[in-house]
Amino acid sequence: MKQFEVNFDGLVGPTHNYAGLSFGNVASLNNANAKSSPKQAAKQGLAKAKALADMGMVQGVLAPQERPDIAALRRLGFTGSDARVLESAAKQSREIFLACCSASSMWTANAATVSPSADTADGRVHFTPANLTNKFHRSLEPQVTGNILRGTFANEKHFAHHQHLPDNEHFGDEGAANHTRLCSNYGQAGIELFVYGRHAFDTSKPAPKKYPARQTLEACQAVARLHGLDDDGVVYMQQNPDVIDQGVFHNDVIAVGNQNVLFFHEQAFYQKDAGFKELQAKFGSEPLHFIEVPTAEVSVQDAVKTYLFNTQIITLPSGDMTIIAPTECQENEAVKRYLDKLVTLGTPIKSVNFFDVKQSMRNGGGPACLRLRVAMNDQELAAVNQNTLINDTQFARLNAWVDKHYRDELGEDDLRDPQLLIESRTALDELTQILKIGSVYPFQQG
Ligand SMILES: N=C(N)NCCC[C@H](NC(=O)CCC(=O)O)C(=O)O
Repeated sequence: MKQFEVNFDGLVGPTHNYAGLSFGNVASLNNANAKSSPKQAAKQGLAKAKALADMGMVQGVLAPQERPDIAALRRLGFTGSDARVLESAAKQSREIFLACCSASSMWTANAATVSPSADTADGRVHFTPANLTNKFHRSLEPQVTGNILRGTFANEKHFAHHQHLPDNEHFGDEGAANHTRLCSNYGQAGIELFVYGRHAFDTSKPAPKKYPARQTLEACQAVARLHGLDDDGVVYMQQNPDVIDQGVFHNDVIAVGNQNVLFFHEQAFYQKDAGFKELQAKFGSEPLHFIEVPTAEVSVQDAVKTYLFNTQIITLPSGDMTIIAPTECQENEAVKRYLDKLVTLGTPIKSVNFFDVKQSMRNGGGPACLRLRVAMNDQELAAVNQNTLINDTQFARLNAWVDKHYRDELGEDDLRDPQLLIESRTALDELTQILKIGSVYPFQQG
């Protein structure tokens, strides 16, 4: 049986904008109110996805969410026609209005936590959508995320879909952004590393002081239970609270893993020695490559600015690993110097490829934020909705779809335009037909 790691990239939605919604995410706050380009953003994302497909990787896409979220605005008491709901929300509560317009579902690393069949008790691939409770604009996502995942992985024999965890800060869950799987081969049982920012119930434990820790240990444990993971295949580590306070709002901003490699910053983890010892012991006799980047070579600040660790490490068909990095890494002297050195160190990582995903980076989303990893065997891959996989035809169709429906530029005033709502719904309705994922959006459900 063949084994794959498939990357499902989030298609950027037609309302992609910069609203400064994510306290603790430096880029989001710094770019608040800048003009965005939804068309460029969607095309940058598609170009990255296509480039990976061209490298021989299996690559998919996940549909974006319906925004502006009129249903959420109605839940909050805005009434009348859709246009009236938009207008009164924009006038009466700018913050609520902007949150309900965010295209944040593009960062599919936060869509869900995924456990491959080799790790789970019932031998199915398990998905739990992230509840994203820490940010109001992101907490609107899990229900529709679940619909999209069911439309993409629509086969009960191979795929198990759970409801997101209770919508409460005690179970704050940010999905795969705080989860990495280490394994010898994608098809063999691996070690699932869950990284949390704080303990929900035990306040005597360390926690950040300035910025929020979005993920709790209790959420990680609940996901591991739901997925039927064996204790011997799970390790929990805490993110260093000090780096959360320096803008590392998800663990994938400071660490990334692939197969037998864990690439991380010296300051990424709290009590790292004990954690790494447990990881190696559970991994078995084959040595793991712990690639630690010292602060002396790359500061936490530079890591946050360039997203050196929000890179994708992928295994090419040749067996070599390559890093998919944002161009910001090329433009920073210390980070570029480190990457030049990294490929000579004799680790499995042999090359680096740079991509321009600046539209996403300005909201704090690098290459790794834009993708959800799903390790599958060939039977499971055959059970995936094939229309969601990228090949030349689907790439051309999606690019043409973006050209047809997306605006070149978007500012805050455009978001209140009822025409944008009509354009977005028209685009998404057509997308559900291109991807054949069914009526996943509230506006399609009447
Ligand atoms: N690291 C990973 N995996 N994902 C990045 C998510 C970025 C996202 N930014 C935003 O939601 C900003 C939206 C705005 O400000 O308009 C967030 O903070 O949740």
